Amino acid sequence: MTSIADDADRATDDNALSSLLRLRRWTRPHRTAIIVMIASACGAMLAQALVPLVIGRVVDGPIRHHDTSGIWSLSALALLLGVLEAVLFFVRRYAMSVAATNLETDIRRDVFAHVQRLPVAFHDRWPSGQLLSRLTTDLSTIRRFIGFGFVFLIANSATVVVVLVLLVHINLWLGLFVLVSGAPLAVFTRRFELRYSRDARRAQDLTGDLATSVEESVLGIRVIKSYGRRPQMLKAFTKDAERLRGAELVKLRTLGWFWAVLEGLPQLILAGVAWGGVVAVAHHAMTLGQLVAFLTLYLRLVWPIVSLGWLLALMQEAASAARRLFEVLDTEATIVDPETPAVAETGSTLRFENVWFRYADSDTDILRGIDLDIAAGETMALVGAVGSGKTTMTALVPRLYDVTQGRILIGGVDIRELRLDQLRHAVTTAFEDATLFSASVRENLTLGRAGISDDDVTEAIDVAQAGFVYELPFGLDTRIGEQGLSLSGGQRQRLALARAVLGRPRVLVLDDPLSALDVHTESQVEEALRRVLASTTALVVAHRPSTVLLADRVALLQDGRIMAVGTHSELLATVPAYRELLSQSSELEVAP
Ligand SMILES: Nc1ncnc2c1ncn2[C@@H]1O[C@H](COP(=O)(O)OP(=O)(O)OP(=O)(O)O)[C@@H](O)[C@H]1O
Repeated sequence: MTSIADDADRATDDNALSSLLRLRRWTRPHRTAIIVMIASACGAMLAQALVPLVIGRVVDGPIRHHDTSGIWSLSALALLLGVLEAVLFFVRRYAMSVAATNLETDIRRDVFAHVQRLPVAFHDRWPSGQLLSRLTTDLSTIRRFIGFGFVFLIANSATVVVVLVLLVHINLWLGLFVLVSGAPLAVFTRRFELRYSRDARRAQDLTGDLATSVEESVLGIRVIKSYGRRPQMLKAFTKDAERLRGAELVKLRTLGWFWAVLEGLPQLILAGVAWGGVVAVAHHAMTLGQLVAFLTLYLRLVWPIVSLGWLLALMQEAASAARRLFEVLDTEATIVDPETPAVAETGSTLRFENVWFRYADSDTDILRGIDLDIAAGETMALVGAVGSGKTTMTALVPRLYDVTQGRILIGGVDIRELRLDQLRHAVTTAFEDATLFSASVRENLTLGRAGISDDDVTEAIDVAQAGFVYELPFGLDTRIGEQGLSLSGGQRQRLALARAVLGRPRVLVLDDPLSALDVHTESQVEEALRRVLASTTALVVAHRPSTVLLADRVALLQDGRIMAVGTHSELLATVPAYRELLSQSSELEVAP
């Protein structure tokens, strides 16, 4: 399987600046704090840059003329500049902590909201670790850049310009020498940026792959342990970790070369400046104080230049992180509210009308012209071979996927004409894998839905025969573990069922709701379910005759079409394919 990191070379040609500029909409509300950060950082740098000029004055004044009285005012000025720098440093840190963390939270909230809006088809394609790393490490990288890198790129660039102007002002020729000999850095920097951008992107993508690996092995720990797959998993993980290590090393090597040049070149220029300065002083072209000021000032230039290495690296990483975020944000939410929703939906019939469906990354139609009518209050069992598309059909009703062709109607209204909250209020679903969240039992049941009373909750628990929740240490307030792992499969399934029947939806879609129940509990749940199904329109995927018996009629799904519809006994008597399917179940004898 190719990972997203294998495509890392794409999308790195965009200019880093244009990727970062796309973050503007989140920086706007924090504009004042960002301006304060930049102003205080520039002010602190300027205060620092002025100190050498004061030192030059000390050399040419009090020291040269042996005038100790003159030293006080210049010392006070140097002290003032030092205090000013410290105060501005504090202001910058304060503004930064407020702006950068708020900004990170805002972006994180928006990306998360968008990920929630994206259709299930998006999540089928994207490994969860990639989303995880984008919402965590990538966002931290962006925060570090905006709160620190961006501010210092501006402050350091301003310092370089101010110091160069001052150097030229102190001595034209030495100043020009510094300027010209530093020029190759610009070309070198550009090459570094391009290369580092690609290296950073690859490392970030591999971090996402590694997160996916960790997540899968944690979620699948039971399978891994029981099949003794630990060595294989460790081997696969080590391979991923090695790939990431390799990518990080490539990144560091690029940075290392750049850094070596950034450190080395200023030292070479310094040697030239020192030599030229001594010659100039010897020929009275400049004073000793001017040379001291020039050299001290020049040394102030070294740090902004050297720091340029990691500031640009941080900028490239942030640009690449921004691109990765925008890959998610630019994905359009295709399943959305209609522009003009149907005003009110009344009936609770469910109708599939010539429904075709094909998964986005597939070239075969799973459903090929489904026609099925379920009357109000009727329960329709859906039976079909493994992989025939039963789950797919149930997923179309709450619009987890949209039909490729045809339409689905509830109460005579095309479900695409209903607002999504309207639709998902009318239709509830219990899937085969009963997903529970790390929250209390009550929260897991209501999922924050409004208008659910305690009586509704009690009734749903009763229907799903999930009375075991009252025995938990804190009853309905007991927090159940991640994915409900602290509960048994049957308990999880009963809770998922209770969640689906809560609030008496008009249409209930159940995907093999009794698959993880023991025979005794199953008959209890069936009994209770029968009561709910009596007043609800339901589509129930069934693998066993006992589930089929809950339904008024049965639809047989074969080759992507509904091949037969009728009561269980009718189909049993007249459709050999149906008899064959159910005969694979040992429970056939319970059927009439
Ligand atoms: N997200 C997906 N992307 C691509 N193909 C998929 C996806 N989900 C399911 N399929 C394919 O669609 C077909 C129908 O799958 P589906 O899960 O709907 O069958 P099913 O009848 O519910 O099977 P089962 O009885 O095993 O639950 C299968 O061939 C499956 O491989």
